[in-house]
Amino acid sequence: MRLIIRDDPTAVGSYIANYICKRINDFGPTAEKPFVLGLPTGSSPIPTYKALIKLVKEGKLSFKNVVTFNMDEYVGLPRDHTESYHTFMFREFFSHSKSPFDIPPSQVNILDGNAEDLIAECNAYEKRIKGYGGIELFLGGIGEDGHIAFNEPGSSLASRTRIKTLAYDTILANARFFNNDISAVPRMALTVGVATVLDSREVVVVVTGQRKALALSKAIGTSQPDCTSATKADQSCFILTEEGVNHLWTLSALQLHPWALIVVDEDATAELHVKTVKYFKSIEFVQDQVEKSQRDLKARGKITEEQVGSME
Ligand SMILES: N[C@@H]1[C@@H](O)[C@H](O)[C@@H](COP(=O)(O)O)O[C@@H]1O
Repeated sequence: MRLIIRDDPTAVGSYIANYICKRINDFGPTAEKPFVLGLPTGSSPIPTYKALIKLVKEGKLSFKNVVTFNMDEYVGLPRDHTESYHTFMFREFFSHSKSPFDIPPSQVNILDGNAEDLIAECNAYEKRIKGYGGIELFLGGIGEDGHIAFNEPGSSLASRTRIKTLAYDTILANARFFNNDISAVPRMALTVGVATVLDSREVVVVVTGQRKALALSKAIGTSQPDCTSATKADQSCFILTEEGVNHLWTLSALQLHPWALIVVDEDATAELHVKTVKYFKSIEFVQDQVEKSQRDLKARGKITEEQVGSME
């Protein structure tokens, strides 16, 4: 798992948008082989959506051959309600990427929280994802209790798309979108499962703000004192320890994924030890050096484009 730290939510959004843009363009999607992208709602991904819209408008990115699957949707909230995730996605994203880079609505998949048979709706969603050959990149957000999509604490790490009762903390947290009227927040949602997310070839998660700091530390872990060893006596006396994978912090399941990236702002790192933050920053520093040297080698004709990819 990699952790990328940026100064603020805008810089996080810009990093993720450029990352997704590169992935889609490198993939070279066609009508026959579209890029399948998982998407979240919430306030955290809004800067990413803004940055993606900008890239589309600048002609650097097209969603013409991208198929999207959203993470979740409330149960029983009318589709055209201002706070339904359908409305959110079109308001914050899909309606902005106008023609000629428009995403055809037939390529947008969002769970129907008003379906007559909710279980059948969830099963069909999983089937549709499989029908496209799986999700290439799942962009996710998290709740303050560390839930990914609506996989509340205690969710099975083997869970798939299903109906989920919301935790009271989530209802409280989301009341801000319903004029702070707790009674107006739906009690249930349809959500992709933890295993649905883990099945994706790549997972990128956005975590911003101090209120997510504890959840981030539970998923990533912190550095711990370890002065027991004599050989370490003159060193910093700290080792990096990840907290284990734990269904009470479902984001931590990303530790099981071979290609996971969490992009956070400085505020979200508040519960991490300085050493942990420095460690992840040093990894990014080394990675930047590797990429720079690859670009130099390529510019000097020493390696080919394919070799650059294979060295990533
Ligand atoms: N089900 C959604 C999650 O998918 C989202 O990640 C979370 C975070 O919202 P925000 O980014 O507004 O904190 O909100 C809801 O709980």
